[in-house]
Amino acid sequence: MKYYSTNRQVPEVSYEEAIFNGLPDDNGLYMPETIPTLPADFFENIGDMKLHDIAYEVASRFIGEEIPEKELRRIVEETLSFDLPIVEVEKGIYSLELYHGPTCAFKDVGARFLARCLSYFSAKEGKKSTILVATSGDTGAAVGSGFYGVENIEVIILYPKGKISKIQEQQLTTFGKNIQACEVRGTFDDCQKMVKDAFLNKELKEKYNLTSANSINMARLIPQSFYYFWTYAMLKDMGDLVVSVPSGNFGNLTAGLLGQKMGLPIKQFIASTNVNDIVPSYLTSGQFEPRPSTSTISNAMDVGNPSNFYRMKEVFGSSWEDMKEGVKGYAYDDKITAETVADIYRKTDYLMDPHGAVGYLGLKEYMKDHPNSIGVFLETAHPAKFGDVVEPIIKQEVEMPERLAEFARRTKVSTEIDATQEELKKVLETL
Ligand SMILES: Cc1ncc(COP(=O)(O)O)c(C=O)c1O
Ligand SMILES: N[C@@H](CCOP(=O)(O)O)C(=O)O
Repeated sequence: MKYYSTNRQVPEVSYEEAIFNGLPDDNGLYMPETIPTLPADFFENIGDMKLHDIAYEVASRFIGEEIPEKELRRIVEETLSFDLPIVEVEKGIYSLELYHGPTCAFKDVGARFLARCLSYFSAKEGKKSTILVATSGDTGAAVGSGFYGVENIEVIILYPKGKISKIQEQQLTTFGKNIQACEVRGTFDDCQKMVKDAFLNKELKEKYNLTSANSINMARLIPQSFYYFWTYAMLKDMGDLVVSVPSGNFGNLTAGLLGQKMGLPIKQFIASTNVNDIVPSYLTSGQFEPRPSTSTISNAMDVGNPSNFYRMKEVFGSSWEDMKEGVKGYAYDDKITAETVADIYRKTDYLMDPHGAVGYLGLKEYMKDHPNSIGVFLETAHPAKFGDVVEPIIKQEVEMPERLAEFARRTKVSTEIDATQEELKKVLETL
């Protein structure tokens, strides 16, 4: 499979080149030259298939011969070494819990797959790389965990100072070894811009062999589609599936749309956001207007310039009319998000994190007019990651999984920097 840039100013590249480049030199985003489709009998039999086999079938269509079957099966199995439970919260409303991995957020799936693909190619060719990653809270930890101790790879995590939860900060800043954290005086969008600017600086890119572990990297996106197939496999006999994705940078939703293009029968996707509603506004107005982000209690979705928007545009052939049919968008403020966490916990005993609650709200809104659908919202992080927000809402302590508590006991190490290329260069020089 070849990958092209959405800006179409650079030649197509292989999967290996796409994942090492991260970002094409023309500042576009890589997309597969064609979105592969899966045959009808795959969907007929999917209910009897194992998660690893489903994931392998999907991944192999994007990667082709570049990773041999045996290796790709190993990568998929190691990536998905934890459960993806689907829990009925109310009649016909399901939560797809994506937080059972090592860092308690859905990012574990993408980060573990990317780490293993890069390691496969690095080991073959002895390549050294530096991973630059911008995070609004969860990606950083998942990438740190995925690459911890991996030979030939250095990781630099950029996160916005004072804008992530306490336990998220503990996770990012306490790995040590080949994982370094930088606390940036700015927003997530500033961090993302620093990463993108570094990629566009040829000298820096070549000197440090920079690559990206954000969802701008195709190897993050492909595995994020696995769990949409899994959801269909589990619920396919129940009715028309609608899926609500709590969104910020829109990598997760784009992965779902890729799955749908491959033939996955999901009837409707819903983009649910906090007040950083750049995409829901676009769906209403046809104008894409990035703006500085606002801090919210669903902090990992505080994104003012969602990078995967341009991939979504490609999926819909740049047609606003088609995108607003294919994706319904809703946005919610912190007040209703907090009330929903409390209300659903009181009524059903199910505790959502603030991101999942935004997803739940979008799903319920859509289902008012489509009551016979089967609704799924993505529960993208464990509520204990946002204990500082969730505990006052439910007036109760949230039990912390041991793998999170372990991070809480460690000592934070980070370098505080301004949101400039000069500061980032100084950090790179220490490698
Ligand atoms: C918990 C959580 N939910 C939702 C999102 C939004 O996902 P995406 O950026 O893929 O839209 C993020 C961050 O990416 C997150 O960490
Ligand atoms: N919400 C993310 C932001 C980065 O997203 P990515 O999926 O584009 O890497 C985070 O938690 O860091």
